[in-house]
Amino acid sequence: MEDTSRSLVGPSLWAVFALGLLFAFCLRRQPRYPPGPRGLPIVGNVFDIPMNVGWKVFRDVSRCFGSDVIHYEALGSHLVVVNGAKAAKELFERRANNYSDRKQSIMVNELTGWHRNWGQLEYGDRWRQHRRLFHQHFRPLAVSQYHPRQVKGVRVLLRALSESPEDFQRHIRFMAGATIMEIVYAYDAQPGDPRIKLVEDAVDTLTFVVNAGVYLVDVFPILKYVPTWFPGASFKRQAAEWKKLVDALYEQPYQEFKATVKEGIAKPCFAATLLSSVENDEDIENLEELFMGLTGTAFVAGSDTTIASLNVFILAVTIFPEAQRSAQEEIDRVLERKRLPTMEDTVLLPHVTALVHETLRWHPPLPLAAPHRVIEDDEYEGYFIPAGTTIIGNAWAILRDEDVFPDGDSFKPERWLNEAGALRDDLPYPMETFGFGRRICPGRHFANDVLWLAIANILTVFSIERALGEDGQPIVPEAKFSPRLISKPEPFKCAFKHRFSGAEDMIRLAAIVEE
Ligand code: HEM
Repeated sequence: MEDTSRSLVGPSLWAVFALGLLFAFCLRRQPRYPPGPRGLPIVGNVFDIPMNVGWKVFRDVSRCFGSDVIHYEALGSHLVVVNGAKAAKELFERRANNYSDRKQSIMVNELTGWHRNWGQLEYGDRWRQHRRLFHQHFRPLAVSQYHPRQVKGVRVLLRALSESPEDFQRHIRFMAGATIMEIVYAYDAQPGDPRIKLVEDAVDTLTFVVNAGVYLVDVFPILKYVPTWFPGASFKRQAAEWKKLVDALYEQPYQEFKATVKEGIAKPCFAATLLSSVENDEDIENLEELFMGLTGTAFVAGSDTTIASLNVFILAVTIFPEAQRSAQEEIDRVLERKRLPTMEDTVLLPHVTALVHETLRWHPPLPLAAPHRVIEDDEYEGYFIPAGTTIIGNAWAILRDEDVFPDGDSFKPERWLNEAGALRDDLPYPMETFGFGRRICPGRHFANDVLWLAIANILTVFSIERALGEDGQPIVPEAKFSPRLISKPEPFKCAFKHRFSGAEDMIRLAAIVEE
């Protein structure tokens, strides 16, 4: 009898205890986080955090709660999304010491070998050392040394567009890759170059691994010790495959360049300047990791983003063809159809600059920039932001703020110009496209120049028009973009038409001069 009652009381006591725990969990005093969706018990907002087109979802949630700063919590991890310029300035710039770190991922950095991507480094001395050296070679005064190579890339692009315009996406990809490879390693790449293919394949692994979301090994780090043959360890086998590519990306072009130094035939480039700053071979060995990180990361960070931006420009003017007209009139007035533009013409061609600004605003290639990590507990406008929070600046939402950019969904380069046709000085450059605070893209001056040159040169000789469908009617492409990290236009069709009778000759001659 006694025994039975004990066995009955036992489970019910446990039930009361469990209920009490759940009750206490629900009633626990939550710090006052920024507003956000309510979430479920225990798992929190796991199902609320968007996997696709996050920039739009976050903007809508932020409007719904009437707050530029919104908060999510999933399985104990915090995410804060900043959707307004004022809050972004306050947190990422004024409190930069606390908002410039990056979260470390075992899958990305350790297992797949992306630790050499210095853009992923923790905020600290190693990151500072990389950033300082990189900045020396890509700051505004330094990038002018790259203009001749950028011009060459663009002139070769014009010829390719003239010969096979339907392949414009492939030509842009080659131009962006070849330009960076020549600046960094003095490569003179040709279309189909296996060295470019190698680095592109490696860069794809980063896009894949980041897009895949959270790997279990990042939640339970102990899993990194699981042997590759173990059932369920496919992530380790995949990571090992990818690592071979990633290692090759960083090591192969760098070692090939170093060999040219030994032979005494090295040409000037970023790698050459880095190596020449070191006194002897022993120092070079010690600095090898640093140099490989700096050179390889230039390609990783700079190619896909530039490719995406140029495709955004072409898509935008195909949808809004009128947007190119005033820039073309200006180009014709200044250059009289006698020559192609160079960087020296920027002051004379503000309509082209307005097109570059509008391209960067209309669809940033990284609409959510890159996530930062908060180092210490903080408070913003009475809301608690805990240490370790992942914090995202929603560049896309900031650049569609209707108060600053009315009718933001439309592509309107004229919004950047005043009545006299000069650039407005009350509308700042769309900096958010390049990220935030101390982590802001150090390649932005280089990227801006290549975009300017490409857009100015293309519009001098081509009109970008809508392709005709089988029924002979113009096809209006949709403004559709890939939904994750690097967001590029989905494949679309357009037509490149020579603008005047001498355009083809001008293109051919310019390409010959550059070769
Ligand atoms: C249109 C072209 C480009 C866009 C839109 C772009 C955008 C960005 C963004 C959003 C970030 C993250 C900033 C943050 O964390 O807040 C970034 C970082 C970075 N970008 Fe770019 N980028 C472009 C071109 C380039 C080029 C051409 C290079 C190199 C030559 C480059 C090198 C880097 C590096 C090294 C970082 C990491 C910086 C750090 O963590 O301190 N980018 N970029």
